[in-house]
Amino acid sequence: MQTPAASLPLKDPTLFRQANYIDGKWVQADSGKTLVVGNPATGEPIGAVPAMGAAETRRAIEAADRALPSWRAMTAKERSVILRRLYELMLANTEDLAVIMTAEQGKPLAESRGEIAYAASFLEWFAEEGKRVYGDVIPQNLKGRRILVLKEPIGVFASITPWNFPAAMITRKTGPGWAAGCTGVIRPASQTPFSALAIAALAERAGMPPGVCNVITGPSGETGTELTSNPLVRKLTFTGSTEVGAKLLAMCAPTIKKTSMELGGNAPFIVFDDADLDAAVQGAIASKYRNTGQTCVCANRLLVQEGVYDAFAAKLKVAVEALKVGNGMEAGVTQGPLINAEAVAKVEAHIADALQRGARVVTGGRRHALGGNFFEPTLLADVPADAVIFHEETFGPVAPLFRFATEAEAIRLANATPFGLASYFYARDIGRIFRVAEALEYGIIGINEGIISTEVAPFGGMKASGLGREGSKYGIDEYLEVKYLALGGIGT
Ligand SMILES: NC(=O)C1=CN([C@@H]2O[C@H](COP(=O)(O)OP(=O)(O)OC[C@H]3O[C@@H](n4cnc5c(N)ncnc54)[C@H](OP(=O)(O)O)[C@@H]3O)[C@@H](O)[C@H]2O)C=CC1
Ligand SMILES: O=C(O)CCCC(=O)O
Repeated sequence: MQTPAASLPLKDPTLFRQANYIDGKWVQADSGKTLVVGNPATGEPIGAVPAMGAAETRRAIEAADRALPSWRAMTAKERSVILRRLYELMLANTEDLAVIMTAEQGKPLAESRGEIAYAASFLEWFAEEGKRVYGDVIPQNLKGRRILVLKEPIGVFASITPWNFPAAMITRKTGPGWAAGCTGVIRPASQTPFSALAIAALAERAGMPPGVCNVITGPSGETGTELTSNPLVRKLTFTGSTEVGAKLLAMCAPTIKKTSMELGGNAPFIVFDDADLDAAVQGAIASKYRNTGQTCVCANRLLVQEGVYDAFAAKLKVAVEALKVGNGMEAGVTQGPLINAEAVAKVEAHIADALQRGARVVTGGRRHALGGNFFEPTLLADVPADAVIFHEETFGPVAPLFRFATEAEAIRLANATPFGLASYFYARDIGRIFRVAEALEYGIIGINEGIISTEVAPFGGMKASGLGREGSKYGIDEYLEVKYLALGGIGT
């Protein structure tokens, strides 16, 4: 396929790569086969990427393994300089990276720009954290002995990421990995490979040595099997569905890889009687409709106390109706398309099920007049707790309201799910804030806050939402091994 970069308004068309990056070289699949990538807003193809198989994946892993000794031998400060350069290059190229992201993912340009800044922030953060990988000296347990603890890079990591955050999920994994002294193979989602390839092009410019950053694309079966079974890979880091995460965990078991799993959620968003309702509406819009509802931390169930239920529903209706649906490239659009037809069908099925069980549509509820993958921002009221939408992540622009009477009931409903990623509640009573925060079985709790994502705080879930934490001072531990030295013969 011809490079259609001319159809994307890029200042630097060389950021749009229809090739993979292995061992410092831009390459095609051995078979010459490619995967076409479409624009979810228009259905038009925007380009094609190599359909790599097991052999090329193995080559990428071996390149990472060869690059490992010299990368890990660099000082943290030397690695930090390169990460910092990549951070600056991402910011300097924000506009082009945002256009590429909106073309392949569909989110509004303003959100894409925000994601590029968010993605770059992980490189900046871990460029610094890499310098603070401290060891320990433990008081001796025997005379004449000393006990030291070293932290060392785990080795080659493999990263498998989803389509909903095509840049930030890459850097949230590679930032700490590279900073810790690891080298890696990045395998982005098939729907959104171009953002990852653009980051690789910038990593090359930033002076990343060959083999430290490798990006491969291709069918998940072949690439995934090699990444999870190759013994040279010591760490798998994944973001995506719980179903695939569980599969990958099992596939990593025979070679005992360390894993980080950032999986599905089913976030409750609780509004108590004492909440600031305007703030709660603002938070609900930010949390629920970010990326057209396609994030694992999006509010999935809005639990509203009976005293404020009608007032909250009325205010939220006004805010939902102010959202503007359209092609993310157009100014003023706040809601892009869903990623594909299956996503639209899932949203429709969740709404139909809720209505059939007695819920009512407050606003929206149908495919958008624009057609394709566009859906109306939707608000449902009086949804019963036996509805499918209560139990499954919708991953779409539907806010279902559930009514509750007491704090205990809210906590029980909120925790009645196998998932435990993000949760939110709005309240002002300080005693309630502590009681509820302590009772919620979630890795992330937004209290009077609808947006919780930041590079400085630990992101991750409990229960079926995954293993490990990303970002923050904790994120780098996922790429480190702890080594204990028992040093005898000291004398005293
Ligand atoms: N926690 C989160 O952030 C996310 C949660 N989800 C949830 O999952 C649902 C489905 O979304 P979907 O994109 O299909 O998520 P998946 O979990 O299927 O995909 C995530 C990543 O895993 C890859 N993958 C899929 N199957 C395998 C496999 N067998 N071996 C190796 N890699 C694999 C995908 O590749 P490929 O692109 O080639 O399929 C993609 O790169 C959503 O509706 C949502 O509920 C989805 C995305 C993110
Ligand atoms: O939805 C996801 O895949 C997680 C990323 C969301 C975020 O970092 O806010």
